[in-house]
Amino acid sequence: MTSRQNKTVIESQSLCVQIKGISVLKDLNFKVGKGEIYALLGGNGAGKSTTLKTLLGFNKPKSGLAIIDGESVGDALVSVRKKTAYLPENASLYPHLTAKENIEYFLSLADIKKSNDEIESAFKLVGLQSDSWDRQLLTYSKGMRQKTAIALAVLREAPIFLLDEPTSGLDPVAIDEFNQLVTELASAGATILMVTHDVYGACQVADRIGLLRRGELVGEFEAPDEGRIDTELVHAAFAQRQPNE
Ligand SMILES: Nc1ncnc2c1ncn2[C@@H]1O[C@H](COP(=O)(O)OP(=O)(O)OP(=O)(O)O)[C@@H](O)[C@H]1O
Repeated sequence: MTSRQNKTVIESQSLCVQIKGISVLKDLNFKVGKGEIYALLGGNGAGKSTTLKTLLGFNKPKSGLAIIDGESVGDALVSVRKKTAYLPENASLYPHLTAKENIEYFLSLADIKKSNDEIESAFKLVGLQSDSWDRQLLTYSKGMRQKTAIALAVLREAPIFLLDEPTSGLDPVAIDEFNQLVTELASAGATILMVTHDVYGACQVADRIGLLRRGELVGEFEAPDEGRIDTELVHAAFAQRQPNE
């Protein structure tokens, strides 16, 4: 299932990040290998979004390194962002444009040319029904907007996905479809880091889970070769909050 022996693509190396004088990430260390799905799990305010933003170069670490595909994010911002597809919690596409128009617009911004057939193939790959391709996104569900954003990432040939709470607000069918899609992307060699507070969802899809508490990694869990990470085990660790949390 996972490619544990594969090369490291995403690395948080002793990252310390301060925001307004407060330590939000404290010596955070984890690695994600090529083809792996890693879920960074934590409660509200644990530092999940801050971790993603730091890996994208929006936060400058006080110390430590954010490394993407062997390059320090701070030193290679343009190259890192080209390789990376970041999906915020609410996919940032234009509601008044159709799915196809959104894709064409964002590809043109990135100076990428794709044929209509290639765009339609990407829609099929992510499971977006053909009768919705020419509809404005304001008529889309969250799951459909997310599929459109993933189709864009596929067309950009971005091999690294950073996903912020990707399943929040999705119904169970859309969650299953999403899990299947990310599993297929990972099997095809994509590296996926998702942040979430959903223990069950993380256990369903992740090869490994890192448990984040107050900016520190307090545990890691790995799926067995032919199975899933034990939800109860992770839930018990997640629930061990500190008295003043
Ligand atoms: N711009 C900011 N100004 C002040 N504090 C901030 C800022 N950004 C983050 N923080 C603080 O840093 C901590 C971590 O925030 P972060 O958004 O990374 O957490 P999170 O794990 O993503 O939480 P949630 O699940 O609630 O989205 C929180 O205590 C938050 O209040």
